[in-house]
Amino acid sequence: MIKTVNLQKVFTTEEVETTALNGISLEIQDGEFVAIMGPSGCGKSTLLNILGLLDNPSLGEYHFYGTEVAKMPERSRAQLRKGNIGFVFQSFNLIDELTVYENVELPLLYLKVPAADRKKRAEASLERMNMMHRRNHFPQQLSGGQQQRTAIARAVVATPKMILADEPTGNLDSSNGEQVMNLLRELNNEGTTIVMVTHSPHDSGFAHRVINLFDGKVVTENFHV
Ligand SMILES: Nc1ncnc2c1ncn2[C@@H]1O[C@H](COP(=O)(O)OP(=O)(O)OP(=O)(O)O)[C@@H](O)[C@H]1O
Repeated sequence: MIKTVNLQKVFTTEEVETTALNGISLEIQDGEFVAIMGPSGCGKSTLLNILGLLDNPSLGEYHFYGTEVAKMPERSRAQLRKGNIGFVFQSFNLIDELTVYENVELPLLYLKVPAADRKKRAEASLERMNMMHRRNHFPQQLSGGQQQRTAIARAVVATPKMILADEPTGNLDSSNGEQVMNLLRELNNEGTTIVMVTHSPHDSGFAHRVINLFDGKVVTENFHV
């Protein structure tokens, strides 16, 4: 389970101070599929970055599977991210210089998984995302849908507890978008917790719960039954 208490995030630049998160308290249970929605600038990506241990809050608590991480230094957060969290982004964020296979293998290299095991797991993940036939291609040689399927293969290769997705269908046509959403649903059915930022009411329909943000605050939470 992850839990935040009164999370705040203030960005300070030379001219302005922006309160991106203004007291967010929420709990996400293991195995939940949660969508985060709200207008542009309301703090969705900022919240996802903090939940994903990519950034620290300015104030408040964040309990990540029993560990208080709000003030944890980057080095320790990176350690905790590895193997626990998989990321899927709107712009795919694959490494252009690496092949499809190498992109997917990367999290296992960071985890120091032995070579034979790496190969087995990376291939299984690619197989599952129907990307084995493109394993030696580079990201720029792939369609958007194929890039996102590769990114999902990379996100799940280390069997993380949680997948964080920031507008995962934002750059895809509707048929590729549907495929990505079905893959996320399938992973969730197998027990992976999913937290997804989206503008799409269609995509949020895949979630069990929708958290609506406005001006850095939770305004409503709707449960789908
Ligand atoms: N690194 C930063 N430095 C300064 N201000 C920032 C930074 N990151 C975000 N902000 C500000 O914090 C607020 C929330 O931004 P955030 O990206 O979380 O919104 P969002 O809801 O994800 O928006 P969108 O739907 O447009 O992606 C915005 O006003 C933004 O300008």
